[in-house]
Amino acid sequence: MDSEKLNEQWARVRTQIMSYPEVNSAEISAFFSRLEPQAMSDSFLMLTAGNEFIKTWVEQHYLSHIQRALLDLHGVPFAVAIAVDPAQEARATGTPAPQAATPPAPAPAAAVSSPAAPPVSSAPSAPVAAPAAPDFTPTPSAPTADQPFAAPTMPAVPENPVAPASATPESIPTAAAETTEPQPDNPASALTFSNFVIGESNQMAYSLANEVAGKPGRTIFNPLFIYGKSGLGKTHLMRAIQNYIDKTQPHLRTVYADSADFLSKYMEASVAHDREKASFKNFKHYYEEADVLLIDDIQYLQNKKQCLDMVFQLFNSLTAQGKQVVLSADRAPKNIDVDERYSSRFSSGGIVEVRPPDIETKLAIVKRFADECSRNEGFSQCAIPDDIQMYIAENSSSNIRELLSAVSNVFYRMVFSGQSDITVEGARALLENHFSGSMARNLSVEDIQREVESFFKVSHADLISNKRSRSIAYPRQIAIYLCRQLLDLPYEDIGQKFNRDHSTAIYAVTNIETRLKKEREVQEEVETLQKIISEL
Ligand SMILES: Nc1ncnc2c1ncn2[C@@H]1O[C@H](COP(=O)(O)OP(=O)(O)OP(=O)(O)O)[C@@H](O)[C@H]1O
Repeated sequence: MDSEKLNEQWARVRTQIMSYPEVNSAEISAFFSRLEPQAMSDSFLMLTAGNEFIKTWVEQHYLSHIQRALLDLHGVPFAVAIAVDPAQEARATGTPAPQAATPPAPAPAAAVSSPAAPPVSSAPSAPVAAPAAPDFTPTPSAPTADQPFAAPTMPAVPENPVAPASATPESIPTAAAETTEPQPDNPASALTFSNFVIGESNQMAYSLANEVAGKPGRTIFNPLFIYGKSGLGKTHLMRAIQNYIDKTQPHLRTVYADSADFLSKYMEASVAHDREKASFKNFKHYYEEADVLLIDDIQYLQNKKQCLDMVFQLFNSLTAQGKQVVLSADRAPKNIDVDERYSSRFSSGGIVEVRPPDIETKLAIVKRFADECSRNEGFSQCAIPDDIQMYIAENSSSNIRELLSAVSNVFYRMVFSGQSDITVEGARALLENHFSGSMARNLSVEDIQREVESFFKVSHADLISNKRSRSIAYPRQIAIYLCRQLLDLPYEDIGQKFNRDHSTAIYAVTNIETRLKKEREVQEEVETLQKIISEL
């Protein structure tokens, strides 16, 4: 079959897959554009992917759809093979094919998936460290969010910053091609794609972040909205996007802002406005001049109407100019308590969830971090034994911060006590009060409701009733808040357990979050209940 015919056939397959209601068209656009058809016969289709990650991902998520589409179109079952061809990536990006830094291309020893037999090596489920590749010379990064008024030191922005002559879409290396070279004075520079461990739970987020970093402002993922619970790696991915762009496209100005920091700078500028008229203008100007604006933890700005209006203005103005915006939050846009106009605009590009990691991913992160500790601290003889690594992975909650600090605790105990032969029992004793996740393992909504009812002396019937008196509504909101914090449950499910819809559950959580910041009594009650529940 000649290549024109082959491409035509492949386009038909893609269109057919798009017609299936369960598929995600954004995923198909992102991943299938990185596949090339190589050969096709009456019952066989051979594809190549530019790298192992794309191959694995497609095998894992869409191989059966490709087979189904072929069957629907041709009426016979097809065998489908995907091989890795790094030259393809090089052609697409205009870079030389990777040499030393990427593993040599496995000769097309592709996993052939026939309809009768499942793929031989299809989709290893083990988490993978992100592929690494050519070295980049670190370049000075754009001003930091700590110094938003340092406008005079801004790097010059070319006339057409999004598609400069020197960095056409074709000439930009993919974000997968990267090494870690943290700058010592900037810990955020250590958060890169190459030290992000990819597993089932974050694969999609990694991939979209990667896509955006390679072609900022020039994908359908604008804005890119990354959401997920605390400590799952959202900031890591945002910083990875920024670091990657700073290194590969230094003429683009990237600005990262944590929402809390953004709010405090906004307030400072508002206060200073009376004295110095330019303060507000300078504040806005700093963000307006970004080619890539990344705002982290946007849920923090709910109920901060004026500041949120400012974000929205920036958002509109930047995206209208084809500049990239990346947002993150601990919940999906529809669950953020903001004007619907805002949440629907935030949802207008790519939305991707980072889910809690499975045990394999946790173990891979533990291993990577344990190795880093030994290497970076110069204690190469101090290796955390495998059984302790597994103990940590099994017992930590989904929050990766908890997992990393458990590794640090064990590591420094080994270093300072000279005990390089620490046992699992020793680690267990050391980490006795460390893991919050252990409390959530066997916990149910009913447990939380029961403890809240007994604490506030409210009956179960009242807790789940429509009654709105303060003595009942407040305990109900606390119970909903605790369910969200302690169990990985969607708002919808929590709402149902209280005879409420998901928006009431969101409102309850938001309200308690706001009160927790200001009211000591609420903090004490929540802390006491958390302690009671942790001892169940
Ligand atoms: N997949 C991963 N691979 C390696 N490290 C990770 C991964 N995910 C998270 N981490 C590390 O876990 C820590 C917490 O991650 P991060 O700050 O990105 O979480 P977050 O989702 O932004 O949390 P929050 O919502 O509380 O801000 C960081 O040190 C980060 O580098």
